[in-house]
Amino acid sequence: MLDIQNITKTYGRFTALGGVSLQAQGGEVFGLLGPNGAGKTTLLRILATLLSPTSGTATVAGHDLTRDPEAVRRIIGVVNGGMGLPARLTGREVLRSFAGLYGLSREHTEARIAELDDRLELGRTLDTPAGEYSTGMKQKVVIARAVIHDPAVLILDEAASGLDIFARRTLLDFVTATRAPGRLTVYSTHVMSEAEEVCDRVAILHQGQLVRVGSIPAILQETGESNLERAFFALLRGGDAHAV
Ligand SMILES: Nc1ncnc2c1ncn2[C@@H]1O[C@H](COP(=O)(O)OP(=O)(O)OP(=O)(O)O)[C@@H](O)[C@H]1O
Repeated sequence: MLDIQNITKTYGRFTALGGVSLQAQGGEVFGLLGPNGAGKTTLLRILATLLSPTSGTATVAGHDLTRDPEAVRRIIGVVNGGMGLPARLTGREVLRSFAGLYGLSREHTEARIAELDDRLELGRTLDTPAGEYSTGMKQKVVIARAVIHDPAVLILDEAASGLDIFARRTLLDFVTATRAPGRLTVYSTHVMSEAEEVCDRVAILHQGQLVRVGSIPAILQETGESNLERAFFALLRGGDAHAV
């Protein structure tokens, strides 16, 4: 479903990604973990076709990122920090307009909005203008917008950031509930407990290098630690930043 081969990204003389290769399968929630500046957003922006890699290749559901970005865009949904909503549109209007861009029929659109209302508890966001939203309301509509076309690959970059415990719970439950064969969610976070709850496998990124890729139980077993945060520090202390 996702095959990343030796992706690098440099900004001038600074290397944000120093040759990252990894694979993820349909049916997985795949975590991308790392501290601030690790390169998570850079990698996800490349996967979302918003940024070109300096070198390397990647395919998403068999579509090459650089050769066929349009095909990639059709099958992905993306949530990242920089996404705004038009202040005067209600959630329902935002979702209808995105559904239109993806060519969904009116009937399909309304059914999908009802389903997402149920799953994400959109509630009054649907009929309130986005300019009046709280952070949590905004993020719910941003997530609903990203999945309105039922994408095969969902890219969530720090999607829980800034959410209160209720909205965060809704998001984590949504990620878990939408796990399905043929679907991949890439979930980036620096909050290890979130990853522990929703991710099947994780990649740990540090200073643009992959430190580890594996299932959480495998990483805990390898490091002998009781939770992912401790395992993360153990791996970094071991100077393993070039191990993968
Ligand atoms: N346009 C840019 N020009 C120069 N350097 C950049 C640019 N974008 C990102 N970087 C640098 O690349 C590195 C990786 O940034 P990135 O945003 O991918 O990290 P991150 O893992 O997502 O961190 P965070 O959790 O803080 O969002 C950082 O050191 C950042 O300063």
